[in-house]
Amino acid sequence: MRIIGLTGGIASGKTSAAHLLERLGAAVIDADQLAREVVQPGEEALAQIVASFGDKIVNPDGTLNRAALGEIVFADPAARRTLEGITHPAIKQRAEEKLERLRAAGTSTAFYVAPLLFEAGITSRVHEVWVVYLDRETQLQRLMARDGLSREAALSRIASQMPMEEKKKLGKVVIDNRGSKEELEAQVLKLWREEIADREPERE
Ligand SMILES: CC(C)(COP(=O)(O)OP(=O)(O)OC[C@H]1O[C@@H](n2cnc3c(N)ncnc32)[C@H](O)[C@@H]1O)[C@@H](O)C(=O)NCCC(=O)NCCS
Ligand SMILES: Nc1ncnc2c1ncn2[C@@H]1O[C@H](COP(=O)(O)OP(=O)(O)OP(=O)(O)O)[C@@H](O)[C@H]1O
Repeated sequence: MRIIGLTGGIASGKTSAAHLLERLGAAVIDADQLAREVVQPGEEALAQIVASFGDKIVNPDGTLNRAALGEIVFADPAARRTLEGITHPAIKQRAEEKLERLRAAGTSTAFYVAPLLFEAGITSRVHEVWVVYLDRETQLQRLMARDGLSREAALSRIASQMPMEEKKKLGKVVIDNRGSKEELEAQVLKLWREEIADREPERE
């Protein structure tokens, strides 16, 4: 099974591109979604996070207070490494379970959508990397609009990741998401035809 890593910076448009690919019939595994699953109440990772960061990052209903934890980890690399040390192994395990199920189902191509594909050193798990790229200003605007973050909070999240200009150089394919959603859709459709559909092995 061919696994394509789909990455980019925060709010670059990975999820938007992944939804378009899913509509075209692609199998997609989203690391951010797995990251939410592994910190659900009752999960070992949540207990470890509470043990590391204290009750201030738990809501009264026992769920993770994502905003409180985000505030800590995006301002403090050491805290972020502690969190990733807890979440990344759990995310990796779930991703592998899902990939195994897709293999068993005879899937020929799967996308693994991960914001930290390069930062977490997991490019070895995929066969090729596609990068969703946009300029810093557009990235800031979209992130602030989507998450209701202040400019400084948005900048601290962006600063916690590898610069977009670097990621852009590392992608086999670069999806330029500086334009409209329609332009993104046209690029994804073209890539689907050229890189996936026309190369799909004949199903025996
Ligand atoms: C810090 C947390 C609680 C903030 O939650 P919040 O709901 O505000 O953001 P959300 O989870 O939707 O992530 C939004 C974006 O933040 C960025 N981001 C998330 N975690 C990290 C990280 N460790 N380092 C850099 N950027 C990150 C990604 O671009 C992600 O798409 C959450 O992001 C988290 O648990 N992160 C640790 C798990 C992780 O590393 N996820 C990335 C999977 S590859
Ligand atoms: N071409 C576009 N034009 C305008 N808005 C866009 C475009 N592409 C994505 N968006 C919007 O920008 C925001 C970020 O997009 P999206 O959530 O897909 O990014 P992401 O890379 O998945 O983010 P994250 O790293 O946080 O998971 C969303 O609100 C989305 O609707």
